[in-house]
Parts: sequence; structure tokens; C-alpha cells
Amino acid sequence: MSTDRTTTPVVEVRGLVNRFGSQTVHDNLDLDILPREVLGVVGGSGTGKSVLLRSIVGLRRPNAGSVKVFGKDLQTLSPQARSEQERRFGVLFQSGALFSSLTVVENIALPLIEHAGLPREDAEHLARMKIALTGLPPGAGDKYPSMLSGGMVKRAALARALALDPDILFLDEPTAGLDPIGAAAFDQLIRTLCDALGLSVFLVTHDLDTLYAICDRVAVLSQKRVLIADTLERVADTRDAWIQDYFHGPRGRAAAYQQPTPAKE
Ligand SMILES: Nc1ncnc2c1ncn2[C@@H]1O[C@H](COP(=O)(O)OP(=O)(O)OP(=O)(O)O)[C@@H](O)[C@H]1O
Repeated sequence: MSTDRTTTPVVEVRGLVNRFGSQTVHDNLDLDILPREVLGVVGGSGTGKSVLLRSIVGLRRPNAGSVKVFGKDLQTLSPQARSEQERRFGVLFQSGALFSSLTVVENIALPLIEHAGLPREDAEHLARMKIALTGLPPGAGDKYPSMLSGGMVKRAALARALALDPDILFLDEPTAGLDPIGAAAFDQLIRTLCDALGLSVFLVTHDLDTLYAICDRVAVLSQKRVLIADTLERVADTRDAWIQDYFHGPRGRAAAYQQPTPAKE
């Protein structure tokens, strides 16, 4: 676990409101993402975890509220300044979202060519470095996504999310669909990258093992807002029906038994 995190947030979400027609998904939601932390974001299905992620990274304009990234409100920036801020985000969507007609190297090189303006040869050289960083064998770079296993696709998508050397990584259910061993290995990869590269990680998950294995704090979405964002221990002790069910039901007990509790600062 990282030990030198400061308390100035890298992302501050304040008073966020998101509505779809008559459905209010978020109502006055507040959340901080701290430097160098892995923040697990949990909540029942449909509580708005993915919408929150999309609102923070600028893919959805909220109905009200503000999102500050490194102290700057994305909505008030010029298009160029905004795009520079957005380059500080790396996003891994649930589907992986790689282009099927491009090889893994080409997929990872693409943002380096399009956003960083690198010549193809340099971009592909850097792409191979990102591939190595995520633990993929070198040969994987020349394959198409359909030729890779589910775990390898996740790693390739992570390599692409890391292409522009982001400060904050957003992961939407990264271990969904992986077998338990593959999921545990992917968890450890995220923790290692967070510590080695000094990244902050916003991680939407349903996976209790992930929370116990790598998260510094856990944010619970419930009743259209963040009910609590704190250490796993304090969250699990919170009096709330969903939290009690989630952390102290059979699956929660099994996860707590299997994993060492994250080190305290
Ligand atoms: N583009 C959209 N148009 C209309 N409704 C939407 C849209 N995107 C999300 N919603 C609604 O917002 C709510 C929250 O969706 P979201 O995908 O954020 O939930 P979630 O917490 O990530 O759920 P899950 O854990 O099942 O993935 C859902 O009721 C969903 O139907």
C-alpha cells in the first residue's frame, strides 16, 4: 500500500445531479478521489456507478454540480484546456473496448498518434513498453483482440488506458468475467501499477475480493449519493441494510476470510 498520500483530492465531485427523464440517478452527490489511492466504488445494480464514472471523465455533462480535477472545473475550461485535463485520465471500460480490426500494438499506439502526435514508429515502440508493463507476453502485441483470452484482453485494454501516462485510472468492473485466479492477478497488477506509477485509481466493482485485496478506501453509492467513503473496515461497520448484506452476507464473509485486511497508514 502507498504511504505518502496527501489529503488534497485529485478529483472533487460536489453536488452532482444526474437525471434521465424523470429518473434521478444522483442527487447532490459528493466524492473525493485522493492522490495515489485505490478507491473502490460499490453499490447495488443501477445505483449509478458507471454514470458517475462517465460524469467525472467528461463523457456525460451532469444536470448540476461540479467536478474539479486537480483543482480545475472541467466545465469552465476552454476546449483545449479541457482536453489537456482529460488526457490525465486513463479509462478502462467494462467491455475493454479495443478496436477489433487493429492489433494490440495498433490499439495502444492509436491514442499516442492521435492525442500526443507521435510518429507511428515511436508510438508503436511506446505501445510495446506499455504491453510489457501490464505483463502481456511480447508476442501478444501483434495479435488481434479476438485472438486473446479474456484476461489478456483486459491487460491490453489496461495498456491502452496507460498509453498517455495518466494520473488517474478509471476502471469499470475490470475483473468481471475473469476466473478467480485471473481476477486476483489483475487486482495485484492494478495495485502494483498504482504504487509504482503513483496513480490514483477509481475502480467500480462488484468483486468483494478486489475490495479486500487492493482498495485503500471504499465508496458506497446508495440513495442517489455516496453514503460513505472510508476504509473498508469502517464501511463494513456502517449501519445500513445494503452494506450489512453486502459485507456480512455469505460472499462478504468468504472474501473477508480469504484476504488479508489492507495495511493501515
Ligand atoms: N444513457 C442513459 N439513458 C437513460 N438511462 C440511463 C442511461 N445511462 C444510465 N441510465 C440509467 O441510470 C441508472 C444508473 O446506471 P449505471 O449504469 O450507472 O448503474 P450501475 O450502478 O453502474 O449499475 P451496474 O452495477 O448494474 O452496472 C440506471 O437506471 C440506468 O438505466
